[in-house]
Amino acid sequence: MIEMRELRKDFTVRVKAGRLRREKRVLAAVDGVSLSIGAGEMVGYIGPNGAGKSTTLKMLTGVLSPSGGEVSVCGLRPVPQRTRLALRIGVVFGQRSQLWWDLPLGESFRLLRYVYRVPAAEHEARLRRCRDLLDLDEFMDTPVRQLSLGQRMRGELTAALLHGPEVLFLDEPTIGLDVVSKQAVRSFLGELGATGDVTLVLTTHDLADIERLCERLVVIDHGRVVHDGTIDDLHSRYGSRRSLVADLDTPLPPGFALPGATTASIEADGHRVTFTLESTTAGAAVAALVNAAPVRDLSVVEPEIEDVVARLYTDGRGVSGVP
Ligand SMILES: Nc1ncnc2c1ncn2[C@@H]1O[C@H](COP(=O)(O)OP(=O)(O)OP(=O)(O)O)[C@@H](O)[C@H]1O
Repeated sequence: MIEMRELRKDFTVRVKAGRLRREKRVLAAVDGVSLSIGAGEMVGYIGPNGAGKSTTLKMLTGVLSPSGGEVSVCGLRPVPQRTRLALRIGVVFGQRSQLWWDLPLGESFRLLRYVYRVPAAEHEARLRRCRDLLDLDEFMDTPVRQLSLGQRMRGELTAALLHGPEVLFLDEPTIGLDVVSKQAVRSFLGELGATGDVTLVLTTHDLADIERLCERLVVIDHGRVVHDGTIDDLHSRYGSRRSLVADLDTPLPPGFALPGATTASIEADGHRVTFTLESTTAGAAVAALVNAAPVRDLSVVEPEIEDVVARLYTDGRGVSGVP
């Protein structure tokens, strides 16, 4: 569905070179990205600020011409075949709107039906589904400029889907939204993805979006892919460990060691101890601890994707084994 081979985008930028002088320099915003995304996949495309995510999305949607390499979406070349591509993809860029600012939301949807020449029955069925799933009914008559960010984003998602695209590109779909709107957008996208009818590619800084929605995670940094795999792959590649947190009636004796685990922290005057499970299972660690100490409460904590990704951003450049 989406193919990128050694895709590049260079920008010529002017940088300061001395007090008054500025010189031109070439910045590789996307520096040889090769990816293949199949129909129905849900892919999270993440990376630190300036990594090249939006630039990639702009090349995939025909907004920017690549400086090198190859790209195809739905079998089309995005820039030369942009008009044909527009009928097959949907795009939601968090910062930009495809709605008519002065028109009521419902009017924008009606206009889009004519722009994309969607048969009335298809339009009506898709709109009905979006209205129900995204709770649009109460603001269909509100001018777009008066919508809150969360309401507008739900409108943007609907607008991107009314022509029945095969691929949906989302750039920061939950940025700035409150918790309730975030949940609404995520569960809507989750349902959409579960149908398998739409391929989803989304960039986000909110890793909960990724955990909730994406089976596949592509991480880029400095324009290059540094990880491509599942979230589980990411944890195992970076040695993420589960933790065992124990609340104790009395502190552990000095020098206490739990086989296969290390002691990560001791708090509350020794009444709370956190172990990192290195080479043991949670079951074995719990059994050993309950045998050895007066345990009041226990919990096993899964590794946080935030921690792994932060490590990847700060020191993981190019070490993931991605060829
Ligand atoms: N039109 C442009 N002219 C010059 N440089 C640009 C242009 N667009 C992007 N860049 C640079 O290319 C690099 C990648 O930018 P891009 O917007 O793709 O990053 P991003 O991963 O989307 O970042 P963010 O998470 O901050 O949105 C950055 O260094 C940016 O400054």
